[in-house]
Amino acid sequence: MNFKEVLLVVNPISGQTDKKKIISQVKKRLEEKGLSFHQFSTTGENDKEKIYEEVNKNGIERLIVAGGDGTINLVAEAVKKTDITIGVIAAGSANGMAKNLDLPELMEEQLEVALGDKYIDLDILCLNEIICLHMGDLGINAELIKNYEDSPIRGKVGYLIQSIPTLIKSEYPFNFHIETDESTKEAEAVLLGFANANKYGTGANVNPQGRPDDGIFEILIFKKLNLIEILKTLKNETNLDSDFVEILPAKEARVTCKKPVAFQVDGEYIGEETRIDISILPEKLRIAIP
Ligand SMILES: Nc1ncnc2c1ncn2[C@@H]1O[C@H](COP(=O)(O)OP(=O)(O)OP(=O)(O)O)[C@@H](O)[C@H]1O
Repeated sequence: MNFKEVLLVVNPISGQTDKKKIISQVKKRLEEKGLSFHQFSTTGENDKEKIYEEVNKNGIERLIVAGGDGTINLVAEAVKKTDITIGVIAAGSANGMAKNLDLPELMEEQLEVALGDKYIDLDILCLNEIICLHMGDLGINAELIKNYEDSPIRGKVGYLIQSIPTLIKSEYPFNFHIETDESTKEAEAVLLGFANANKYGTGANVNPQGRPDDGIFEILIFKKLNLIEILKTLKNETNLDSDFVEILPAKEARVTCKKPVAFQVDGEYIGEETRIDISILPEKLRIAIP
């Protein structure tokens, strides 16, 4: 093990897991391994700057983040210019990043991965200046996330309850103009995805060929709502019908639409947009994997 100073960043309000238990278990495990324990709880205000300060003040060499995708993105912003390895303890409501890293289910096992030697250097997508680590999109999924965020019911049930009103209210399909470093295209879609990784937080594998560390992202043009194909993504099948989804790999792109369309990044609703500029940052994020 080539590190000693470990910082645990905890989001006290994410998901429904018991954060006190996570803190005490991480502390105990670090003591057993003779590692130094530092802890920071996010407040929802200036967390990025505060995490950056903690890292520098304590000479942090490994960072464990216990929270949802929003908390992982905060940490990524704070340490993206360093080579500190980040380990993830899935403690959000959707945990899309944990799904993409194929982390084990048990917290104790996630902790061993977080303290282990295996890692990838993850690409960092930038969508209109916002960091995206696994999946952003325009269209019906972002509308669903907005409706979910506005409703009081959390977790998977909350998403399920919002799916019907979202489908009824949505004005899909949407028309997009897509320009990549390779091609230009007009597309009609229910959902236009920007994928750094394979899966949504539901586990749906919508981008089976994508790799999160290859310097390329994929634009996913979902042409229609096809239940059978959606079920295939949920079962991790890789032979998706090209009438359902068309995939454009790119290193840089710009998407425009005449009418504003709902936009989300890594599960967080951003707003309605008519233009998205997509690039890959020169920095990578070192992240522990099983
Ligand atoms: N102490 C706090 N009080 C209120 N909000 C907080 C606090 N700490 C962090 N936040 C906010 O929590 C959000 C991030 O939550 P996160 O995405 O990690 O959890 P989640 O929404 O439960 O999970 P997921 O994204 O996996 O569905 C950010 O918007 C951040 O500003």
